[in-house]
Amino acid sequence: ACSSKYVLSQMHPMWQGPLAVPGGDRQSPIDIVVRKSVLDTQLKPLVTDYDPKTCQQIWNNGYSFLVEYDDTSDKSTLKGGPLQDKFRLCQFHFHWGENNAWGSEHTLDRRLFPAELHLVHWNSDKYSLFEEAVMEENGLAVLGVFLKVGKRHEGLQKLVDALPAIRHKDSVVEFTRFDPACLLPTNTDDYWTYHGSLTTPPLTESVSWIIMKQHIEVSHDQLAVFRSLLFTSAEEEVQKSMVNNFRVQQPLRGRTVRSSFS
Ligand SMILES: NS(=O)(=O)c1ccc(C(=O)NCc2ccc(F)cc2)cc1
Ligand SMILES: [Zn+2]
Repeated sequence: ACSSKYVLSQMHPMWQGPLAVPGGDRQSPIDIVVRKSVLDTQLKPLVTDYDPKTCQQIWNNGYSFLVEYDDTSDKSTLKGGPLQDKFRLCQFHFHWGENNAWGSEHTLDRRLFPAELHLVHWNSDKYSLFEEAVMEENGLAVLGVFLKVGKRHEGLQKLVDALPAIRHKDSVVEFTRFDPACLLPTNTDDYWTYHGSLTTPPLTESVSWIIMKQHIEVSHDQLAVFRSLLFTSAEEEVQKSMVNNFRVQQPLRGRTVRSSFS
């Protein structure tokens, strides 16, 4: 899948560094100023077509935990919305805080959410590998969904139950038949979209971001299990809780955020 070669050597938990990015004028995440977003009537509804049989494994990469999908064929795809091409799902992961006050990467009018889901896809109409697409302007599409604390999310529980097995960095377990569509809000027609970057190194500016207006709810206890994960591997003497794995917000640099709704 797309991120098994996830290189984290240059990254540590509190990585928020001023890592210079060549011509970094479309970095992510950003604050979405709702009243400054521009309605684009050309934006289509999103079309997701995910096959749970392509789910392969769940692992702790030392920054978040990733659920990885077999992206060797167009079995789990995203199209429509702002996208001209078909994009293949390769993984999804989350960002969260040490408490429920913060944790998301994007914000809505500066409003922070306790966590944010990212479903990562790459343009399989134009490229043949994630690693290729990640270097290209139109290479990636990431669906962002805000999480709020409330009722227990039944679909998420299967994933939460697998986390204790991957507490430490670089631990992997088999994880199959998980339909990521269960993590999407009921309304996927209302979203904001803008051109940005990966929010972790190499920060490449190859992402069409699609941020859902409607959040999903997870329980306090489910989020607490996210926080029981560790940044550190089993060998390290000092264990560090995997929390606050989000990047600080980046300047808009004149970009326009479009909305699919008014
Ligand atoms: N938070 S986010 O959704 O913006 C995000 C999504 C994917 C990746 C990733 O795959 N990195 C590893 C990577 C990057 C480039 C490569 F060429 C190979 C692996 C990083 C951040
Ligand atoms: Zn992410």
